[in-house]
Amino acid sequence: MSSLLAIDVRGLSKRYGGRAVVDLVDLQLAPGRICGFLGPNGSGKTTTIRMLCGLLTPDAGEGHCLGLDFRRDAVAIKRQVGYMTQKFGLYEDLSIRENLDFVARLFGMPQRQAAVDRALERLGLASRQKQLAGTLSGGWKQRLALAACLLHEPKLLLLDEPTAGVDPKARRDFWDEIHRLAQQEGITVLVSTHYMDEAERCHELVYIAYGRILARGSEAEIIAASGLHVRALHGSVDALTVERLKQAEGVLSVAAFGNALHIAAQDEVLLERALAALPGTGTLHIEPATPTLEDVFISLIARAQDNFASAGGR
Ligand SMILES: Nc1ncnc2c1ncn2[C@@H]1O[C@H](COP(=O)(O)OP(=O)(O)OP(=O)(O)O)[C@@H](O)[C@H]1O
Repeated sequence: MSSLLAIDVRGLSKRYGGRAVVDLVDLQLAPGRICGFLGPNGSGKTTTIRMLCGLLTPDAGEGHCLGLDFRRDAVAIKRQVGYMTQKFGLYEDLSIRENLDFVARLFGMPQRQAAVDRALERLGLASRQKQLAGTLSGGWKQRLALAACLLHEPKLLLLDEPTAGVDPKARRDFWDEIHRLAQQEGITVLVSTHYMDEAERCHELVYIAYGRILARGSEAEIIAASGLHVRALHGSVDALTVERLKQAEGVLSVAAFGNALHIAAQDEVLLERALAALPGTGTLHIEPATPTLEDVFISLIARAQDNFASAGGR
């Protein structure tokens, strides 16, 4: 039976050289939603995305993408998916319009000119259509890459680190565009990113490490479910003390946030014990802090590393 969800897959798995790089991943995403896909380098995000859009054959898994069986109907799914990689290929010596026209030709699109016009209009590129792609800034190149992804009017966008290396203003504009596409056109978006400010702009998040999903939900849900206790420490702390704190029993992460250090732990008693053992506590100001997404993700990966090491890898 097909699903009302845009993405509804279970047990997605892929192994390379005997190593599970995507391990029994379940993903569900409703139409028109924006889901941030986060995780450390090499955690399996790209592999998952490539399996979803039919570019890579999974070893296991079943389910639906856009109501189609994601294994059996991979070709039909590809026609309705826009996939944008971090290293999008543009022809630098072709203009914006020529680049889009080239992509439209490549896909044998009917009414090519109208499709290119619409893509130019949709992403505010019409006034620059004659400009050579090679002369565009990173932000405009990325906008052009997104326009190319949208040429065939996809219902689902799979964006793999689309804003890597792009300045904050251009990233913000890009995200405004993503929200417009989701809100006004009902396009569903799965987007991988390493930026926490981008994670905060998603409707929901999935956090993956070692090929396994460790957390999912809205930002607030993930923070609440983490059960993490965080203290903000203000004052002068030397590098050796920071190192000792990191090694203290129960402490999952120690990270600088502006002028404060955030120390996170699952067990509040162990956290207090580690802080009480600090030298010169009289000169330090320590107060409870609300965990940030970054606190939660760093702590999740610390715990996953311990589990992975004790299981001897996979
Ligand atoms: N074709 C391949 N052959 C062997 N190993 C691979 C192949 N493709 C990916 N891997 C490995 O699978 C793991 C997951 O890679 P993947 O690119 O999916 O991670 P990622 O989460 O997208 O990482 P990043 O954030 O760095 O882009 C990595 O250890 C990678 O080296």
